[in-house]
Amino acid sequence: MLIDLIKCHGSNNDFLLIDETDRNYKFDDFKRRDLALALCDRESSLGADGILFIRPSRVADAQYRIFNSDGTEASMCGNGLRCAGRYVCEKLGVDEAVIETMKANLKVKKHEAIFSDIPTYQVEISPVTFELKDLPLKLDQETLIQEKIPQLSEELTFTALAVPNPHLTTVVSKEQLESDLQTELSEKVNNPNDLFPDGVNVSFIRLLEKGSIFVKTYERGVGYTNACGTAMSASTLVTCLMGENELDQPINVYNNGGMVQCAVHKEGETYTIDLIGNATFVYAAQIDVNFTKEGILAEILEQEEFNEDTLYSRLQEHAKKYLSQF
Ligand SMILES: N[C@@H](CCC[C@H](N)C(=O)O)C(=O)O
Repeated sequence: MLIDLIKCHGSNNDFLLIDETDRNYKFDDFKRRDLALALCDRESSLGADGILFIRPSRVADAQYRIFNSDGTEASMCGNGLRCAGRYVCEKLGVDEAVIETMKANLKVKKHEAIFSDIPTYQVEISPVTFELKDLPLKLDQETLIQEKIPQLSEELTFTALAVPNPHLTTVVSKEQLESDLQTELSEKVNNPNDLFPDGVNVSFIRLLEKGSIFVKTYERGVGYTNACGTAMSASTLVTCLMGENELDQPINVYNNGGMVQCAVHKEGETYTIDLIGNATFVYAAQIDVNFTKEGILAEILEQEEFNEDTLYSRLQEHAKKYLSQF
């Protein structure tokens, strides 16, 4: 079967975007899982952190679903939503759209370039909840905000939140960030364990200066990625709760793949977050996929470059230079 796809990234968190809207691919969820496992494999000719499936929606301009590279489906993906948002807006010839995700219909809109002329999109990250049952995190309390989890670490203080995919965040020092702590902790909570039955995205946050943070994330279902949009959004909110950053202000969030901006808003008791950053298209390809008993065999038939990555590398250089001060 022939499949058309776009390789894209947000902060070098990379995806294969497959539009099911106009094509009769007839994928069921087993096929979507198998495609994620096969095509995201870094040893294969494609490789990615996940697949974004664009689908028709009855309630929004389009629906999108995100499958992690291990074949599990996530409720949301912020970097992926910027790419999906750009794809849908360009396809419909509009600057704003609403995308149906697993738990909410979210606004996406074209934004002025965050750096040079890089295609930039702003997406809504919502709903946000601190209730442990929503992650889920099995502790005998309702929320966990700036508290220790002795079963996990004697030294770190955590905040747990769902945006709506689950995140465990902690503010760390440079030494803690460069240590093995994050790997040990992330592997513990993403293998069968009593605390996080569904696993969790684990972020280490470094406060750089007012208005700037660095976030490194071990993603559930993937492992370390260059960046995780929902994690950067969740982490920015945590730094606002701690009084380190201000509500309604764009905060620069540096990551191993570049930089985005996040702005946290509060209305009553409800938080929403704007995630603003690149939506870079790398290449369009047509692949020939064979579903066999032994697994999926995929071959790239055609590949056309978008040539957007040269421009994006300028943002990466800028981020690297900025980070070298800390
Ligand atoms: N990279 C994403 C999040 C992808 C889903 C995550 N691995 C999960 O399972 O929750 C992002 O940019 O938000």
